[in-house]
Amino acid sequence: MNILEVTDLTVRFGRNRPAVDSISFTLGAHDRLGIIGQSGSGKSVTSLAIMGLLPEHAQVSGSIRFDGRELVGLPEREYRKLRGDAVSMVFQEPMTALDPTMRVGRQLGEVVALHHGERRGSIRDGVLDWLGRVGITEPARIADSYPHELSGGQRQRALVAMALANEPALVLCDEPTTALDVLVQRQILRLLDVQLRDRATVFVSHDLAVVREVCPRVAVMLEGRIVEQGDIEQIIAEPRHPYTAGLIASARIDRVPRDQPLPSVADFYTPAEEA
Ligand SMILES: Nc1ncnc2c1ncn2[C@@H]1O[C@H](COP(=O)(O)OP(=O)(O)OP(=O)(O)O)[C@@H](O)[C@H]1O
Repeated sequence: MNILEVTDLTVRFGRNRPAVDSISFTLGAHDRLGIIGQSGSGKSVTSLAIMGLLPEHAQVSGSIRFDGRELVGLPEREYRKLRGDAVSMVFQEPMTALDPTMRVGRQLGEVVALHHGERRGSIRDGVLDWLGRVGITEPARIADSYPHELSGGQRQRALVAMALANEPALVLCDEPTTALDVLVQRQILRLLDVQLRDRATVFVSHDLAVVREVCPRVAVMLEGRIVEQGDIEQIIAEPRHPYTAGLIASARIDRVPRDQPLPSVADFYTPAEEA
């Protein structure tokens, strides 16, 4: 069964060309879909539309059905409940997504408290547990730190923990590794690959090689439209749209062996490598 069905979704800002132009895709409960495209192609607007986080002046038409429920036109109060519970998002820039004035543990604690209430022992235990699950090697120290005291990789791990602590059925990742250097990027990709295993995920990136590491399926966006979508290996082998062919050529992805093994979980869990 599909957990997400997006049908003819169109988003306009004023009288300009639509930022998202009649796109459709579906996602099964344990599926991952990558969305790739160049800057301005409508990837972020698509994920913000699903999250109900578009500015008020955005005009949205079409349908976004999540778990059988229509989200287009859903009142903000209902959306807020959904975001605290069933749907969450990992943003590109953890420094802006985290509150700089609040210790990491307190921010994560708010999500843990919201989801588990009083039933699950102390909130602190939940916070430390989640920090450990995302590969933070000194959970207590990190919990007591402010975001600016963490490295970029640690901040992104904390953000992943915050996105997952409510056990969402659907996670939207918008360029979750773009701001990180290459080594840390790979560690965070491994982490997401493991942590998102039992969830539905939309993974937005401008980087086809990154999407290929975590998504079996991809949709290619150009100027607000999806120009092709399907099995990522098939699209890489036989792109139908010239834009996709260009993306593949520039990523040189055709030169990477198909079954190149991903680094193991140990890669992101080794204390010496924690970023
Ligand atoms: N709040 C807004 N008001 C007006 N136009 C907007 C707004 N947000 C996005 N747009 C426009 O919508 C289009 C798609 O933007 P979007 O951010 O989805 O692109 P993107 O593919 O995610 O690009 P990037 O990779 O740079 O984030 C762009 O032309 C952008 O200028």
